[in-house]
Amino acid sequence: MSARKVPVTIVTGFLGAGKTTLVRHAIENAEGRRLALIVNEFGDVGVDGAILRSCGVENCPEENIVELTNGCLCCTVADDFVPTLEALLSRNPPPEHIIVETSGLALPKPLVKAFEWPDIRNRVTVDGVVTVVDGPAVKAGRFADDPVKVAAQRAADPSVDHENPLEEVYEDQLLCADLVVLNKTDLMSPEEADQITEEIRAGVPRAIKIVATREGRVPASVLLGLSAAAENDLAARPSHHDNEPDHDHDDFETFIVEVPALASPADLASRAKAIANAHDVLRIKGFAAIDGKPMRLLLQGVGERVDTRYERAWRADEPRLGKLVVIGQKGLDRASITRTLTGAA
Ligand SMILES: Nc1nc2c(ncn2[C@@H]2O[C@H](COP(=O)(O)OP(=O)(O)OP(=O)(O)O)[C@@H](O)[C@H]2O)c(=O)[nH]1
Repeated sequence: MSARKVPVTIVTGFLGAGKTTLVRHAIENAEGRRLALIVNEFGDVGVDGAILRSCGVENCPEENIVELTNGCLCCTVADDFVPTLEALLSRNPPPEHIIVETSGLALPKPLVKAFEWPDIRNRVTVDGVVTVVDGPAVKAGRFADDPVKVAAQRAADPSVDHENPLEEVYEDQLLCADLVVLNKTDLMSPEEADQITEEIRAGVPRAIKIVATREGRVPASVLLGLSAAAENDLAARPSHHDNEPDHDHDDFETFIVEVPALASPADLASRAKAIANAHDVLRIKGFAAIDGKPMRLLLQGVGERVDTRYERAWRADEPRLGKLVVIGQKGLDRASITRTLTGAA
């Protein structure tokens, strides 16, 4: 008789929607489940891994948290994801539940498809795809075309391709979901949250659960145990890329800026805000050193919203050099962004 399959929850959602915040809440409130995490993000700065490891929860020890930084999971399934999953399953004792946090640009469907692979399909099942939605970003129209701009572009050049890459990623993530978490309700009115909920419901062609919350506060009993077996249900999860054998992320780019010690957290935050105002940057995050401070500063920027907080002391063997990941649509002025962040003339 085959052993019970280990359930895997895939947490997806656009850049900065609150995936890591939700996963952290889940491991801190896992009600005794032995968990493992696979965390995928851009660049080897390791922000998400650091936030999750610092939970120090007994049921999710550091060795059960694996970071994959070598590209988007949906493109590196065979090379990185499946071997990592197999390694976690061979732990003694094996995890009771695995959570996979994708990068913000990942398309969930190719990842769910990986669970059809013969090597793993008898041992794991996709318990559910959880899509975290950045409510204020939806409210601000970040994923929708600006009709005036599109009309102007069409008038100037009728052959222009109007596919909106942000909208495509956002929709693909919603169309694959078993549970949608409408996050950041503190930055929306209840009426706005209701309206976005209705829009999401209208855009997804099957019944899914939608919960509105802040800081990813979804009870483990809701998040884990959806029993969706999503890998058997791929046809019900349409994608913009269904007719393409391969997809790429050519519409986006990401790079890392090394930042020398700065004068104050406010100095760094104002540089990051200046970049958000002047460039089409979707996400900036990473660590920085502040003159005379023994602690490492964490910077989180989502659009124009920038937060900083001290995270932990620099280790003795660590160079006190800041590293920030910058992500945006293709065409970023890297030189100008780097100058603003580093303070170089
Ligand atoms: N105001 C507010 N901020 C939030 C909420 N949830 C998360 N954040 C903040 O939003 C920022 C991004 O949160 P993350 O959890 O790192 O988002 P993510 O989806 O994991 O980001 P990526 O992995 O880079 O795509 C952080 O500064 C969080 O503290 C919320 O409900 N309200």
